[in-house]
Amino acid sequence: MSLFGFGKKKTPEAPAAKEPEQTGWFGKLKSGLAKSSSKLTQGLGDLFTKRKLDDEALEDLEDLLITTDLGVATAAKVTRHLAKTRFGQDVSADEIKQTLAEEIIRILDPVARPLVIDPSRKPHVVLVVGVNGSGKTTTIGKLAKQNKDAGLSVTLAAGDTFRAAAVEQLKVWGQRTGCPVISRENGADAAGLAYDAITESRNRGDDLLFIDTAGRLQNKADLMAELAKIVRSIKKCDETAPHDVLLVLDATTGQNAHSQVEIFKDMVNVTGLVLTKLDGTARGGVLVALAEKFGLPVHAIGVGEQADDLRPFEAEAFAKSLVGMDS
Ligand SMILES: Nc1nc2c(ncn2[C@@H]2O[C@H](COP(=O)(O)OP(=O)(O)OP(=O)(O)O)[C@@H](O)[C@H]2O)c(=O)[nH]1
Repeated sequence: MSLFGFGKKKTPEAPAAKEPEQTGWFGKLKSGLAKSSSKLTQGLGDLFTKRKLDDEALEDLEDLLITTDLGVATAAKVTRHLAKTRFGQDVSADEIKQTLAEEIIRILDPVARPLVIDPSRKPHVVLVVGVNGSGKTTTIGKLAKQNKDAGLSVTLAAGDTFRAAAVEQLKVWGQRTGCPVISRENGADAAGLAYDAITESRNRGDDLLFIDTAGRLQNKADLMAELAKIVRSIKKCDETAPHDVLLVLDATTGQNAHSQVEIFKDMVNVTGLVLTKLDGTARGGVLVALAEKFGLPVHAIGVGEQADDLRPFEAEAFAKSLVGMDS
């Protein structure tokens, strides 16, 4: 099996008696998003069993879509489109799913952009921000593994100098992936660490450096000052860096993710998003609402804790999984 689990297709002769377990990334994505899609599928099934698309049905549909965190704008667009094309006709839940998936793909296509590492930068510096527990360290570990496996030399910097456990966790990923980890004693200056990390990484001729950060939102002013200081310090070493600033968001927080984007955008120049824990939530629709509202690139999504559970974000696969369609 390849690293990303592609290529495990079921043969045409496979017995159809039992629902075959879907394999590969699409299967994983689909089962990861099962909580989100089953909420929607069940709701659509309840609404559209032999029902004409009248005003009341459209209103019910719009309400249902809003409860799945897709966002008011998306909900309105889908219902408007259906009102224009199918008003007064019988519609099935599957037809609604199809329209919904098409609308979601239209919204997500422009933001689905993989993280591109520029090999001419030595190192390409990726600063990773987000509130505590959103999945920053795990995401760094997963991205480190994938890039290391692709042949790049990768270093990790433990910029959350306040939490010993966070540093330890990054070290575990370092051991697991064979990537050096740069860390300092508890409470050390994170900006100083970032500076040293770039210097060390550059001296080694690394391709890629990930810098983890603390995400204590309890004191926004302190966090803002710390992140600004880290960025200033990085720029002293390399004025073109950081080349990417990834904001990691925990999808289980639902609508709260909107305010996190706003807060972090005020603090640093966020260049892209990673949505984690889509496997643990019925609120996966929030990604669509975020895309519509902010238009920030979505680089990757996480549907589990293993290295392979983080993948480049693809609009079509996500949309179909979210609405519970087959590939
Ligand atoms: N189910 C699931 N769990 C995840 C995913 N991504 C991260 N986690 C888990 O979420 C928890 C928090 O992740 P961390 O990577 O420690 O988050 P962090 O933002 O670095 O948090 P701090 O270290 O507190 O700053 C860990 O138990 C991870 O294993 C995901 O995509 N799915």
